[in-house]
This record gives sequence, structure tokens and C-alpha cells, in this order.
Amino acid sequence: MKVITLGPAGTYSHRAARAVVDGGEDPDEAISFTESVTDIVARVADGTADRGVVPIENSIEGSVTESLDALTNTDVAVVLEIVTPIRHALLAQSESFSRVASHAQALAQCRGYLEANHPEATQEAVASTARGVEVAREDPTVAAIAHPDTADGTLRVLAEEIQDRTSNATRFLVVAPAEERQRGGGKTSLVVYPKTNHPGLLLELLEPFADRDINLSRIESRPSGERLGDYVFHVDVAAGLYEDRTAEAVAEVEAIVGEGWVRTLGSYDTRHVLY
Ligand SMILES: O=C(O)C(=O)C[C@]1(C(=O)O)C=C[C@@H](O)C=C1
Repeated sequence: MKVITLGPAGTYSHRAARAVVDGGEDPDEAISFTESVTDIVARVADGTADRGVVPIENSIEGSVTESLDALTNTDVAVVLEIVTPIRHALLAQSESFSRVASHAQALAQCRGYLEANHPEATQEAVASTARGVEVAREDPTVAAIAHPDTADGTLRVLAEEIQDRTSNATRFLVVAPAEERQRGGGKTSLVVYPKTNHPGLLLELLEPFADRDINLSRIESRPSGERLGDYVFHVDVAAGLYEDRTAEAVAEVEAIVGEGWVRTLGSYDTRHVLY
């Protein structure tokens, strides 16, 4: 199983990806890296990798919009979701740093800590938390925000548990080639582009689920990119496509969108991973 995720090694996505590698396989051989989530999804769609692991939502900072957009624009399936606690540390060569480098999501998850403790430090968003660690290793003026293990004996752990809420957690999606779309699992994800707009449209799109007593676990709108005020909706429901009621509701939504489209990413289960 070839798994691709956000690199370099040591990212939170890398930690989540380890949970996808089969027991008998060496994770170091199975997992490869790239520095954008758009690229992860593209590598799965073109068959370079069997699975891709992308962050999709954080409990403090919300959606990872690049991942939502990659799922809008690329035909892939979602086969599993992984939820993990995210505990950040501040890592540097010494206390005398003037910049903090990390992934934009991680900087945002520690906004309160940084404002209270290092208001003078400038913040630099880099491709991942592990990339920030590489920068801090090369540059004594830079501190990184990342998992404490990434210090790896070469950086000092200046502070631990610096996320603004102890309950900080991120949800990752495991994507697979579109033909591996599943019907089994407790959750189903759809991307819905209604194309047109009229009063009550969103209500019409959601009624097929409400009518069948299917719980909506999430709805997120993203700009379609076509024009201002035109949206794509990411809808998650708490029921699998193997259930007739879910398949019927999706078919009804497909009929409602008419001129637009519905992409069914498939059904999947949730795995909670602690590390
Ligand atoms: O930079 C990393 O370590 C990542 O895996 C990315 C990412 C994200 O995009 O949300 C993953 C988990 C944390 O929420 C912070 C950063």
C-alpha cells in the first residue's frame, strides 16, 4: 500500500498516515511525502499512490479549505476518517528567537499563546509543521511549532501544550481512487454544486435527509470560483450508503440540483488515534 501525505516526515498528517499502513508493512517504505494537500489528492487520482491522508478540519481553527477544494475539483473517494488530538510544542535552538515558523493552522491554534508569550515574534506560515522544524534547525532566530517528538534531540523543547485549548483535535480524511468508493460505514460525504440559487434551495437540498431521519453532521460552503456568491456545499451525513434511506436521499438531491452536480465521496468509518 503506497500512502502519500503532507511532509516532510514528522507532520501530524504523517502520524495519522501511520494508522493507514497495514500491520505487516514498514511505514517508512509505505509513506511518501509532498508539500501540498492538493498534490496529495492529485497523486491518488492519477494512481501514483493508493491512499492519501489530508487534514480536513480542526476543532479550533475549522476547515482546511485547500483540502475541501481539492475534494471539490478531483474525483476521488473517501474511505476512512482519522481523528487525533493535536498537542503543539515550541521548538528552537535557544530562547533567543525572533520568528515563529509553522503551518498556518498550527499558528492559528496557538494564537493566544503567541500573543501572550511572544508578542514581539513575527509569524511565518510554511508548508507544514515539520517544514518549520527544518527552518528552525538551520536558523537560530527561528522557533517552530510542531509535535514535541520532532525536536529529535537537535532542538530544545521550550514549551509544551501551547495550543489554545487542551481539547485541540484534527480530523483527517483518507482518500482512495474513485473506483474504490464504499457503501459501508457510518458516515457519507457529498459535494453538492446546485449552480443556481433561489429562495429555499438549501432547505430543499437538506430535506431529503431530514425526511428520512438522517442526521447532518456537517455542512460547509466554499466559493465555487465561478462568480462571487456562488457556492459548493460539502455535506456529511451520519449514515452509510448501504442503507436504502441514504441512497434514496442522495438520489433525491441529485434530482434537485438539475443543472449542477453531486459528487458522492462514499461512506466510511471513523478511527480515533491517540499518540
Ligand atoms: O503541518 C502539519 O503537521 C500537518 O499535518 C497539517 C495540519 C493541518 O493542516 O491542520 C495538521 C494538523 C494540525 O491541525 C496542524 C497542521
